Parts: sequence; structure tokens; C-alpha cells
Amino acid sequence: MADKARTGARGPRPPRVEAPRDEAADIGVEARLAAGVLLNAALEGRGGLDSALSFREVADLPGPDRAFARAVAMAALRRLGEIDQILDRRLQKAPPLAVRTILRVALAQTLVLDTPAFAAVSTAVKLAERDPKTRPYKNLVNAVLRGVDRDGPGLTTAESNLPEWLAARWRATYGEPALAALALAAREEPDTDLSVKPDVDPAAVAADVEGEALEGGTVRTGRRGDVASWPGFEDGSWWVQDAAAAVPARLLAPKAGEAVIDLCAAPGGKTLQLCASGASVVALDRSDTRLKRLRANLERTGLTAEVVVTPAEDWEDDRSFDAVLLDAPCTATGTFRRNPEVLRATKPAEVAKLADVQHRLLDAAAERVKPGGRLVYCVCSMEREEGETQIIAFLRRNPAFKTVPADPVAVGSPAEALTPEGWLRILPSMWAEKGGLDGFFVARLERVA
Ligand SMILES: C[S@@+](CC[C@H](N)C(=O)[O-])C[C@H]1O[C@@H](n2cnc3c(N)ncnc32)[C@H](O)[C@@H]1O
Repeated sequence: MADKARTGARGPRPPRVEAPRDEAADIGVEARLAAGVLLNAALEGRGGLDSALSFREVADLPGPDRAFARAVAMAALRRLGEIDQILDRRLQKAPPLAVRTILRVALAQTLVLDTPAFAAVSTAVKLAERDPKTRPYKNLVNAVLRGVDRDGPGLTTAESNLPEWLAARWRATYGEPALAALALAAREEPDTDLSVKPDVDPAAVAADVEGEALEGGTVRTGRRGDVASWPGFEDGSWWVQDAAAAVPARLLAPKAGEAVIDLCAAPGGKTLQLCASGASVVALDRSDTRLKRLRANLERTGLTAEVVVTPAEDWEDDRSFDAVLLDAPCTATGTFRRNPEVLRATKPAEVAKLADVQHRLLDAAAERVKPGGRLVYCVCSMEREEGETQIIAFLRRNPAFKTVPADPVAVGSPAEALTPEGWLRILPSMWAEKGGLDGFFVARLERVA
């Protein structure tokens, strides 16, 4: 974008998705319309983007155009602050949202996805023209977009892409340099990470998908598109899982023959890791819909677990376990690289609300740990209230538990994620030279025998 020098150590990437071809001009306009629908749905609230995928404007598009629409919406979400900085310099007064959406969608194409300006501008003008509400702004749309193409976007700041309240929180928690690095991490579309079954060679998977094996065994690839068509998917040799998301199950270190429970299991990336160790695994989750994906993942990989559908606090079963994993529901602010919409969807009040849920679930999890057994607690959140503060409070109310300090490198985590207490605070800005990883808080506790 404007400050190209700040695109990060790995440099600019080629466009991931081809824009619809010119001869399919109408489809091209429909694809841009769908991108705007997706963008606004994502800005409206949590889950908005996913539900909008089934809206007629999106679902009726041919597959490649739907993929293009989604890529444009994601690019606009990642760079929304910068796009608005560019627009606001050229707009004398705020236009209606429908007009701003057309402009945002066009700039996401030219500035992020490298769509040729003529295609982005002409489809934007056609879009403006066809709705009576935006028709009066057709010339403005044309002038603004041609102006940006002619003069360049001008200077923009990566931090503008972060909502102010979150940027203020992260500045206070992690400091100014970390905030700047987080803002840079938030601009880039991440690579795809795969966790590999223990009997499969990560180097062979890496060769198959033109990727590289990272510490801990995760394979990282710059490939895009439908993973189901990649080598090794059908035979269940691997599953998609961010490098940071693979850390908690490694830290729990389940062994063959142990009784293990995953208390918030769906859609199951961590369950698969636990099952692959040869442990006897219960996968519990309150959501039957999400567990359907977990069951499909088990079937594809040939792994087995006992699947239980119930809220963890209400499970009427008196078993206790050698190892308990609690990957608690959270704001998911650490996943902003893959899900840029979380930054917009998360509201300040949710942090405290989810912290209450995590408190309850931690107590339910503790009851399931055998004397001498392990409990790993994790959240993909950047917020201390959902991570460090939970564990500090838990250890105060449960003196039978103590922290077992993590060895970060042994579990595939950046070394600098280790906190003085022995927990892991993984930030998306870490491993910048490798392309980063999701933000996670992970703690390993043990019930004193
Ligand atoms: C962060 S996700 C888990 C992701 C999963 N561990 C994985 O690696 O794929 C949190 C999960 O907690 C589940 N959940 C929320 N409240 C719960 C409760 N009270 N008891 C059990 N599961 C719950 C949600 O349905 C959701 O699937």
C-alpha cells in the first residue's frame, strides 16, 4: 500500500486470486457487489462474514468469482483503516455507506490484490450506476478512483487498520514497538499451516505442497485455494492448523494409553493431535454443529475419539483424566491474521463476559484432573483478562495446582513467548521472518499428587 517499505520482511506477494476476466464483465460487477456484501456483513458483527457466504449475491456466483469476492472482502478488512485514510483525503464530505463500500472494494483490489486499475474502476462505476441510491455518485466514484490511480495513494499508517480501543489496549499491555509490529502482522495474508500425523514425514508433506517444515513439525505453505485438492488431504496425512494452535496439545504431551479429555474440542484440530499420540481421547463440546466437522476430521484421518455433546460444566460422568485440555471460547483477537473480521466484531464488553465463561470452565476442567495429572489452558486471545489473569486467579482459588514451566522451543513455539511465570504468550508479530503465527496464551498446570 502507500508505505510499501513497511510491507514486512517477506516483501509484497503476488495476487492470490485472479480477478474475473474482462469478457465476463457482468460477472465481474456481480463479484464486486458480493465483495461489498461480505465486507459490510463482517463489519456488522461476529459471524457476519460466514453467514453472508450463503446470501444469494454471494452463493449464486460461479466458484472462482465467489473466491475473488471473498479475497477482496478480506483484503478490504485487513487494510480498512488505510483505505479510509486514502478516501478521506479525497472526499470533501462523507458519502453514503453504499458509495464508500464501492470505493473500499475498488481500492482493496488495486492497492492490495494488484487488480488492474481499469477493471477495478470500470466495475465500480457500473456498480454505482445500477443502484438509484448510488447513481448520483457515479462521477465521484470515477474521479476518486482515477485520482488515486493517477497520483498514488499517499502515505498511510498500518496502525489505522486496528480499532482504536484494541490498539490502546495492546499498547498498554505489550508496549509501542510491539503494537507497531502487530499492526504490520495484521496487514498480511498469512500462509497456510498444516499439522502432520506422527507416522507421516513432514519433509515429504512439505515437498508435496511446496512448503517448509517448521520447528515442532508444522508444515507451512504459500499455496492457496481448496485444500481438499492438495496431495495428502484425502488420505488424512495432515490437517490445517496454525503453528501456534498446534502448541497447546504438544505442551499437554499426551502418551499412548493415557486417558485424555479435550473439553472444548470442536472443530477438532487439537483433538486430532491428542488422538495421534495413541492416548484414549474424549472430545467434548457443547455445539453439535461444530462437532460434525470434528467427526468428519476424525473419519478423514482415521483417528478415533469418544465424542460427547454437552456443556463441560453439565457433563454427568464421574471420570477423571491424566491430561485435560481446555481451549476455552474467547474473543479470538489473536487470530486477526487469518480472520481480520475479529478485530471489528469484538466489542469491549465481550472481554469481561468471556472471562466469566473461562473462569467457570477452568473450574469444571480442574475437577476432571487426576492427582498428578496435567491441565493445559489456552485461548487464541491477546487479552490478558482471558489469559494471564485467568491463571493467576485460578491458582489462587485452587492451591492443589501449580504451573509446570513450558519449554517453548520443544513445543514449536517462539522462544520469546515464554513468560517469567513459565507460561507462553505467543504474539502474531513473533517469527516475523517466517511469516508470523496466531496469537495464543498457553499455560500448563499440574494437580499436585
Ligand atoms: C476455541 S473453540 C475450540 C477449538 C478447538 N479446540 C480446535 O482446536 O479446533 C471453543 C469451543 O468451545 C465450545 N464451547 C463453548 N462453551 C462451551 C462449554 N460450556 N462447554 C463445552 N464446550 C464449549 C464452542 O462450541 C467451541 O467449539
